[in-house]
Amino acid sequence: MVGKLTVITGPMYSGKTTELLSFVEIYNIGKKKTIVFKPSIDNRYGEDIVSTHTGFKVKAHKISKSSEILNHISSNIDAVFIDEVQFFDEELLNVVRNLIFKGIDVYCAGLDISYLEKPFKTTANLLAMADEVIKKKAVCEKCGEHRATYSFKITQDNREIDIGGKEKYIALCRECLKKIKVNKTL
Ligand SMILES: Nc1ncnc2c1ncn2[C@@H]1O[C@H](COP(=O)(O)OP(=O)(O)O)[C@@H](O)[C@H]1O
Ligand SMILES: Cc1cn([C@H]2C[C@H](O)[C@@H](COP(=O)(O)O)O2)c(=O)[nH]c1=O
Ligand SMILES: [Zn+2]
Repeated sequence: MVGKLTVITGPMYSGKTTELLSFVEIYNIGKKKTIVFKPSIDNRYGEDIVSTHTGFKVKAHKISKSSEILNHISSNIDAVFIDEVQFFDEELLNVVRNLIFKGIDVYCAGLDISYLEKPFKTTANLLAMADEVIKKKAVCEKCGEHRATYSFKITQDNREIDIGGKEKYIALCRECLKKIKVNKTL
């Protein structure tokens, strides 16, 4: 038996973590054994917790290197859930391949592109290997349409990796991003 890989991607606030945790619930209702991982760099909601922007939380293992995931996998695990995959090293692809060949279903959630509109390599690699891709959209915080595919940085900090939420990023659609870039003002 082999497992399958599902990747949930899109901009910030598009519901990636909500969708990931809804899959955790589905497996748990079916009395399947699940395990959740997050990167240690993301300390927004506490050490060992994955949380949605609405505050729904589940316990998670905090990982600083992709290969550490394998140390937590026992023979009875049915499904593995990994949030914020954009922050993991590229070895995650091999780790995930190893898991699905063992018969474990894997669900990954993460940003497709940074605020610089550059693809995150680890997410891009996982998308290439996925059996199923769920591409989410957020509500554009400029025009109010449910078509935002960009995370736009509203601070002057130009680091590509910069943990945060609404105080740093808003979701925008392409139309509104274009207007902002042309007019050079929010
Ligand atoms: N611009 C937005 N568009 C859609 N949802 C938003 C927006 N801003 C805040 N939210 C809230 O964020 C929730 C999604 O949070 P979450 O699943 O953590 O998203 P993600 O993991 O993609 O950042 C939505 O259910 C909604 O309550
Ligand atoms: C766009 C963008 C985001 N980040 C950070 C900001 C947050 O800590 C996470 C994304 O969280 P979410 O669950 O998808 O809302 O990533 C970043 O470091 N760099 C970026 O370009
Ligand atoms: Zn818009």
